[in-house]
Amino acid sequence: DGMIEVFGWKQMDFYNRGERSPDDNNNGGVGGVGGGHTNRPSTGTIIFPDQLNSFATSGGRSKRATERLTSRDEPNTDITSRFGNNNVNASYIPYNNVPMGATHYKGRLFVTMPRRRIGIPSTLNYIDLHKDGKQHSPKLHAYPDFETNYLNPNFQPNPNRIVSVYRTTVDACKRLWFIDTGMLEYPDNRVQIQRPAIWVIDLTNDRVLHRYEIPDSIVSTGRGLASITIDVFARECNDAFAYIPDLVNRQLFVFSLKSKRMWGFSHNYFNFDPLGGDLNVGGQTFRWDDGIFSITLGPYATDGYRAVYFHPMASNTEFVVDSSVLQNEANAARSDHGNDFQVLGSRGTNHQSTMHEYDPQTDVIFYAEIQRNGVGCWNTNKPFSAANHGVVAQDAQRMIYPSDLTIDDDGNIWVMTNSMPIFIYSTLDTNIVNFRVWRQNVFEAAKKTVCAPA
Ligand SMILES: O=C(O)c1cc2cc(O)c(O)cc2[nH]1
Repeated sequence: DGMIEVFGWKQMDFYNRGERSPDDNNNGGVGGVGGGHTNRPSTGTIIFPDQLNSFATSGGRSKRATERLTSRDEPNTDITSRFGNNNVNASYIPYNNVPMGATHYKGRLFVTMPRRRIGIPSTLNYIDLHKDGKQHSPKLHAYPDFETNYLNPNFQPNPNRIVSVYRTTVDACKRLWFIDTGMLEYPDNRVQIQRPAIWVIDLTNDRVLHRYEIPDSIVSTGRGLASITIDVFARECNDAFAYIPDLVNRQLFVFSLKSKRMWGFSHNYFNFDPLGGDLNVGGQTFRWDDGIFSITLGPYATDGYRAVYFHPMASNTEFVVDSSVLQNEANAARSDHGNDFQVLGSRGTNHQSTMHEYDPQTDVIFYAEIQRNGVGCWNTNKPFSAANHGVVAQDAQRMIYPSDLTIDDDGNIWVMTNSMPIFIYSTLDTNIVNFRVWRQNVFEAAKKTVCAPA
């Protein structure tokens, strides 16, 4: 029965746009100035490379705009909003706020805003569904608070602050996990403010439980750490494993909460498919080479381990490995993984997927599919094949670029569609709805599709 539109925004807005920024001058309290899209305190200027500034003044599109592009090229390096605000120190530039992730837990919908442009007041946010759930375009609250999300204009590192988050997940122990990339991914000007870090927040009291800085021996920067999946048994919360796909370096990282150790696997199956990178989304034609992107977990087997499903984004193929392989750090050092990593098969042509998730009630994996502007599915009790890949929802106007798909404890699928390719390669029309959140119960979603449980 398709997906139900829950929220829609022309542009995102916040309860705290950064007007009252925390005072970094150790004067205590909340300093800063009041009113409008004010400048940040003049304690430092934001550094931009010359070409960005020249582009801003020239106002033209970069020469590259006509050449084929990859996800690494972002011709619209227009650092200033086309709509009014040309102050690079502005804390809130509406046009630049493109939401990426959506995760629901007990009345709060966590929405991420990765810092890929200037003017983003907070990168980790939530919508209070009890208070604001009836609005069509609710404002965002910073999570866990504005201070933790504050970006110091001097780009000073601060372990108590979050720089940029792509997606979040909630585990079986009521904890929110995410990766702070520590990086401002401004076009042609990536700035690594601080080490990328794995954060764990207790959702029963909003207190930070862990912040694990990812060592340089694992990754040099936080680029490409865009999602995280947690493997934990509810009764053994400290014995949790986090699986982290790196879409840029094409590695699968494993973090053990118990041992606080991290290791990484390399495998050809993490690479993008050269025949799967030509994309046409929202009227934009481009070529991306994003590798392993999303990881989801099947049910526990009798040995206490489970299937770990994964796929690169620029690909139509699904793969699987057993969690027992990933949890053994010694395996990461192997030059040959034998047959441990397996090909499941192809979902069909133009079935490139960002995020997917397994639902334990229906045994169905649901896929966010960017070329089909919608949601697909596969019932894991059936052979993996294009014929057994179903269509849950499709809408070429309203579901452009599903950037996240998550399933909550109540068996509801949540999808964010954010029109991202239009933002990157063209210009969003701020007079129409560009961002939407969708919801559907897993049984309703699978009904009338080839994925329907027997
Ligand atoms: O979440 C995504 O879609 C995403 C994150 C990310 C980071 C990055 O450095 C890229 O080059 C692409 C990209 N896509």
